[in-house]
Parts: sequence; structure tokens; C-alpha cells
Amino acid sequence: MLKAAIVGASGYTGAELAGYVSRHSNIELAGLYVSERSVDAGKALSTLHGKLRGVVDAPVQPLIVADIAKNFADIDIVLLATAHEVSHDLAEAFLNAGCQVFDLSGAFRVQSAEFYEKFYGFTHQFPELLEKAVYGLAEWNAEKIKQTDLVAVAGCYPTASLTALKPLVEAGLVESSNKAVINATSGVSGAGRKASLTSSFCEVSLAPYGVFNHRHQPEIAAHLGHPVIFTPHLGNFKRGILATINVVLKAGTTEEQVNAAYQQAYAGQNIVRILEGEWPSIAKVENTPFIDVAWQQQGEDLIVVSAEDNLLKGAASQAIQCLNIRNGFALTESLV
Ligand SMILES: NC(=O)C1=CN([C@@H]2O[C@H](COP(=O)(O)OP(=O)(O)OC[C@H]3O[C@@H](n4cnc5c(N)ncnc54)[C@H](OP(=O)(O)O)[C@@H]3O)[C@@H](O)[C@H]2O)C=CC1
Ligand SMILES: CC(=O)N[C@@H](CCC(=O)OP(=O)(O)O)C(=O)O
Repeated sequence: MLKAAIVGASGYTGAELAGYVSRHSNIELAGLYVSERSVDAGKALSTLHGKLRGVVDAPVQPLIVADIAKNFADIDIVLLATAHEVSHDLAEAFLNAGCQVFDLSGAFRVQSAEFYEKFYGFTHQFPELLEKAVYGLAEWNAEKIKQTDLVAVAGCYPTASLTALKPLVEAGLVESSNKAVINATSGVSGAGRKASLTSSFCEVSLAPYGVFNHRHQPEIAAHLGHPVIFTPHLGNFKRGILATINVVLKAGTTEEQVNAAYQQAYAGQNIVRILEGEWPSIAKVENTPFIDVAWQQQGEDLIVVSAEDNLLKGAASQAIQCLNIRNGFALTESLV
């Protein structure tokens, strides 16, 4: 059995990770951490997330950063379910303690220091870790994930977008002079558990945000190798992302070529479900690790739709997929 600790365990993605790790056959849940001065320190995780009652009743503990080397010497795996800046600051200490690190934040996803200045508002201090980190898009990067100790788990909107678009781009079917246009709507849990006015019940109404400047636009473009326009929307539901994407295909692209691109890309990958004769919806994927994809073509225009649970395939279950790949466990262990 490998030992895993979750940092940021009281948050939305941290609690999902705790559920997965607790039912993983090859991993023991060895620690749940929050910040040093957290108001929740000492509380049972199941008092913060009632659905974990009888599943994960252990308390969340304050993380003492100065003691990481000592306290994590016998921990094999650390899952960082923390804000970008926190993951940025903590990852190195866990790597130095000999842990595999799976970071759910954006701190190591794009290998460009300027990207962090512009889109995250901080100067990245760890260029060598940025270079070493492997992008955790499980279906596409398995070979690299197997060989790294630092996985930057793909973002929620990027997972929905890349899963839908990569088969077409990799097969060379997309017209190079046209940007793919991604319109995606997320449930409010995408903003995390902390209270804020924009995510409060009476304020949320379906609307776009981050137009032309959301940090996921460059993340998607960088890992797709094709330019995109990305417009996120906030919806008045708890969890799930639905992305509707317009793509212009190269002249003469047939329906058979498009179908073959998707079938080939996801053969044997049963977390990606290709739907036929029905569209993805949030109801079909919420509380599951699946991502559903379906498309329709009209001449050179293609509309592809994907849906996932932002907290799961968009974060926690994808982290577990990466962990399974890295450690040679069954791909869907603890997930399905
Ligand atoms: N929510 C989503 O849909 C997705 C989130 N992500 C990413 O995953 C990460 C976690 O997101 P989410 O679960 O929504 O966040 P939450 O805000 O729900 O949870 C954050 C957690 O981090 C803890 N924390 C805060 N500061 C520290 C610290 N210095 N040391 C240790 N723990 C700390 C918080 O507890 P406390 O403050 O009490 O210490 C809490 O447990 C983020 O980087 C986010 O961008 C990625 C994809 C999707
Ligand atoms: C609804 C909402 O606010 N969503 C968040 C994205 C979710 C998230 O945490 O982003 P990462 O996947 O990069 O970690 C946002 O738009 O910033």
C-alpha cells in the first residue's frame, strides 16, 4: 500500500479526493491537511462534508510547512487541492521529501514564466519545476505521466475543451486559419468553497465572464497547438461543465474521418464516453468521473459538445487517473 496525503482537504476538490483515496485498493489515506491557521483545523472532514460521514471521519490537520521534510518522509503521494499560489509555494518541499506530487491548481500547467505574470499575477519562482511538470490530461499524456513526480492536473474548462478538440487537431482535420470557438458553462463549485459575492445564491445568474482574458484560453491553446476563442459562463447550478465548441474543418473532411479521429483517440479509454444519437448533458456526468463527447457536422462546420463534472474529471478524478497511470494501477481504480 502506498500512503497518500491531501493538502486542501476541506475544499470542494479536496473532499472529492478524500472519497476516492479512501476507497482505493492500493492507497492508504495517511493525512488530511488545511492551512496552518485554518478555522477548520482539528475538525473531522465528515463534519465539513456530511456525505463523507462513515467514509472519512479523520480530522483535517494544520500543515506546518517547516516540518514537511520530517512529517512527509514516509508519504509516497501528495495531492495538492490548494490555490495556485499555495501549490506554487509548496510543491518543491514535497518533492524534496520524496513524494509524488499531483497538483490540481494551475501553478505548473504552462511552461512559460510570462504566462504566470500575465494571467496569474505572480512571478513564477520555480522554472526548473515548470519544465519538469507533466500536464495531467490523462488520456493524452500517459507515457510522460508514468515518468514524472510532478503532475500538473489539467484545468476544468481545459479538460472539457481539449478532450473535445484534440482528436480533430491531432488528426489534422481542423482548418489552420480558423480559431476554434469554445463557449462553456460551469457550475458555481468551480469557484471553490470560500464565500464570495459573485458566487452567492442570489447573485448567480447565467452570464459570461472573463471574456478574452480568462487564464484557461492560453492553457487550452498551449496544449491543443491550435488557437481558440474561449468564453466561460457561470451557471446557477452546483457542479458540472458543458462546453459547446464550433470548429471549421479542412475542406473536404468527411464524417467518416471525423468519426475515425474520435474512435481512434479514445479506443480503450472508458472515462471518455462518445455518445451517439444524443447530446451530452450535465445530468449524465455529475458526480461521475466520465466526460461525454458528441458532435454534428454540416459541410465544413462541426459542433462538438463535451460535458464533465468540474470537481471530478475537471479536477479530483482526473488526478486519481494520473495517479493510477503513474503507479501502474488499473486505470479506473477507485473511480468506477
Ligand atoms: N473547484 C473546481 O471546480 C476546480 C478547482 N481546481 C483547482 O483546485 C484547487 C482547489 O480548488 P477548490 O477545491 O475549488 O478550492 P477550495 O477553496 O474549495 O479549497 C481550498 C482548500 O485549500 C485549503 N488551504 C488554503 N490555504 C492553504 C494553505 N496555505 N495550506 C494548506 N491548505 C490551504 C483550504 O482550507 P483553509 O482555507 O481552511 O486552510 C481548503 O481546504 C485550486 O487550485 C483550483 O483552481 C481545478 C479544477 C476544478
Ligand atoms: C466557475 C469558476 O469560477 N470557475 C473557475 C475555474 C475553475 C478552477 O478552479 O480553475 P482551474 O481548473 O484552473 O483550477 C474560474 O473561472 O476561475
